[in-house]
Amino acid sequence: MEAFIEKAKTLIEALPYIQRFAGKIVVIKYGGSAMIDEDLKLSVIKDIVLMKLVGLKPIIVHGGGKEISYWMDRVNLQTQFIEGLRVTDAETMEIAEMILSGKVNKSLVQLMFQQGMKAVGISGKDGAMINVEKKLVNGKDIGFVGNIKHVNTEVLEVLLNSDFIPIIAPIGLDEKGQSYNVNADDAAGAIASAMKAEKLVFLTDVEGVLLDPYDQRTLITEINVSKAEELIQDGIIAGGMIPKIKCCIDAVNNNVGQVHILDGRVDHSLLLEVFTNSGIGTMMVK
Ligand SMILES: Nc1ncnc2c1ncn2[C@@H]1O[C@H](COP(=O)(O)OP(=O)(O)O)[C@@H](O)[C@H]1O
Ligand SMILES: CC(=O)N[C@@H](CCC(=O)OP(=O)(O)O)C(=O)O
Repeated sequence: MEAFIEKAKTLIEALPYIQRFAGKIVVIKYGGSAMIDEDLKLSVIKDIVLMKLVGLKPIIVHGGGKEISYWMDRVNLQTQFIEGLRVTDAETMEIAEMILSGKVNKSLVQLMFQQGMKAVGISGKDGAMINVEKKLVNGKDIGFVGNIKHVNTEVLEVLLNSDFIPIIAPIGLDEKGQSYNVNADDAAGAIASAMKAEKLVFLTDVEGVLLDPYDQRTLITEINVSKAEELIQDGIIAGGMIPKIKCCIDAVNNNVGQVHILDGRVDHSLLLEVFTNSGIGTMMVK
């Protein structure tokens, strides 16, 4: 009986959030660093299934950086990152596409299928969704790394209107049809803005933005654009957190209702964020 009362309380607490987000688009960026094992992946997928069942329109944009590095290592290729972006020569591009559009993307589609959900796994190449140009980092060419110029939302609209959950791998095309490796945070931010998403949630392997990356007690629960830029300048926000924060800034400046960074290693962090007032992780505000 107590367990039943607890469940009822949870449902009553969730109801206003369910009503508020019904029919709204929520973009979930599922980072490779939060895909630690199959149990955790299944737990994230179940949360997204629940969101869909209560009437939200989830879109998943996934990463898989760690998996790419693992396979690079297996074929004796060197991995190099500059400002959180992978230096991508032709061979690296080939591996990145195989891992992202193949292995990672289809494993998520498969988990959705096992939960009885209709998901379609595509990359930014499909339907000419993610159009890019070469990205330069401080004027430096780092290979086939794409800077998103435009997101063509047509294919996403078709999928959402037919009740599918889109699962997107971050690969784009330039105007000549060359493939580019796109940082998954950039892809999620650009897709959320283009789709005018109500919410953009980054699932990663830290609690949120930390003032001291080695001390989990220094979580910043709310951060504005100027503070975030200051922390990047000071080197407190570093590595893979840099593209994530830059995307959060672009998203809050471009139509996205709410932007959050959450710990994807914690069971049900997504549900806690979307359907309760627990306020976990870091929220980005203008
Ligand atoms: N100030 C900071 N707060 C939290 N994490 C930070 C910070 N600065 C750097 N990081 C790093 O950013 C990482 C998250 O980025 P990344 O590894 O690219 O994750 P994902 O695969 O989810 O995109 C964290 O694991 C952490 O090591
Ligand atoms: C250009 C660039 O860096 N692309 C990323 C794409 C995958 C990604 O972003 O994965 P996570 O979200 O797991 O980090 C990469 O090659 O690692």
